[in-house]
Amino acid sequence: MFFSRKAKPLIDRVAAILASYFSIEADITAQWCADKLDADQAIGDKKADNTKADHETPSNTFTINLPFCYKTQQATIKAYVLEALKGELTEQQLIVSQHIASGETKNTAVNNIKNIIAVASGKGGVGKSTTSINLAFALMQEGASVGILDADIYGPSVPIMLGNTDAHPHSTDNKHMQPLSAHGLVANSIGYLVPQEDAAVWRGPMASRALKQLIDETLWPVLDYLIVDMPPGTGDIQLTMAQQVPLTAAVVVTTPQDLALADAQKGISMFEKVGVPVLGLVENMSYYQCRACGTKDYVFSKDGGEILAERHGLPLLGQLPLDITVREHADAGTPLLVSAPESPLSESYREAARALSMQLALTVAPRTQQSKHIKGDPIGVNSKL
Ligand SMILES: Nc1ncnc2c1ncn2[C@@H]1O[C@H](COP(=O)(O)OP(=O)(O)OP(=O)(O)O)[C@@H](O)[C@H]1O
Repeated sequence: MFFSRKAKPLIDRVAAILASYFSIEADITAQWCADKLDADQAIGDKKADNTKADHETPSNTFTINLPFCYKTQQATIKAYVLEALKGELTEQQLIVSQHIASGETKNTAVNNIKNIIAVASGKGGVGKSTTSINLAFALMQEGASVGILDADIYGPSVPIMLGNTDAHPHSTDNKHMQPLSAHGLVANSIGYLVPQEDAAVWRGPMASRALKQLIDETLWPVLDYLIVDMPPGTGDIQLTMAQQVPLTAAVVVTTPQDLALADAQKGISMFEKVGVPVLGLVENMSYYQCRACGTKDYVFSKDGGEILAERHGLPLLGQLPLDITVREHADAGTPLLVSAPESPLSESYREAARALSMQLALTVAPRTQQSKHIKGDPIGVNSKL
């Protein structure tokens, strides 16, 4: 009965310590704390999701169960809490773990996929696909199971960035596809299925139907996050896709330039219109840092993403530099975060991924509806369109 008398106050104190660490409300952080001797009090909305972790926890321990992915920071969080508790818990007694819950969706959710996140941009060429793939790997490195769906029907670039352009998904029943896997990331793309020239001439309904098939007919493993690299723009096609896919949330990528920001604003409005919460903005190509002297040049203007985010009351999830290595890794099909995980650039993506994951956990309600796999028509994207 190690904690029996102190359990409540300890939970409250750890919650307050976490609140100060993350700079957020204490009453939310209280939900993340559980004392093994009082495991049923894993308080709040995430209770059901926490149950598994609680049962696996050894006795006489105190568990912090984060509802977002923060794996690379767990040791730091643990040290921070232990230090703040001034010896009240030993290192062995404090466990920091994470369990990502399924977020609510407007449309019936897809079985196996806890959260589908659209990465969109109002304007082409701002680095949406590059950001999507790097965020996907960053989320993985933060401990999440992640897939990527290349919905950029008119310019699928996921196969290039993963270095597997000649690969094709297999099917054993001619109805469902096994997604491809590259460096642990599961992926599917129209680029694996049809020659680009074919997809490039599809009209809106064909494109959105193809996307729906890719979601419904891919045998996704259990995923915490499926990142959907959307086609650029905010036209009818994007709107239909945003409505058809059971999206949990969206992220909008922009450069700091006025022109891109005006389009990013349209992107935010589009998701608002279809009731998909926007988690925040990612500003790409924020600056160029000279390798020789370290000077930062704001090639595409400065602070644009921050101003737009403020205007919409959204967080700026990340600011990524214009850097030749980002482009080189994308072109070579050697993902940056896999090839150079320790680089400051990779850390910038992980920082954005942590912010994204945390924002989703804090702002999107946990799923209450039963998820159902909606089986579409058999595969045959080409012949049917
Ligand atoms: N931060 C960056 N630093 C350097 N190059 C970048 C960066 N982000 C993207 N790029 C490069 O810019 C080009 C466009 O990027 P990407 O294809 O990701 O943009 P997109 O918004 O998805 O484009 P599209 O509108 O065609 O879908 C690519 O050559 C990519 O390698």
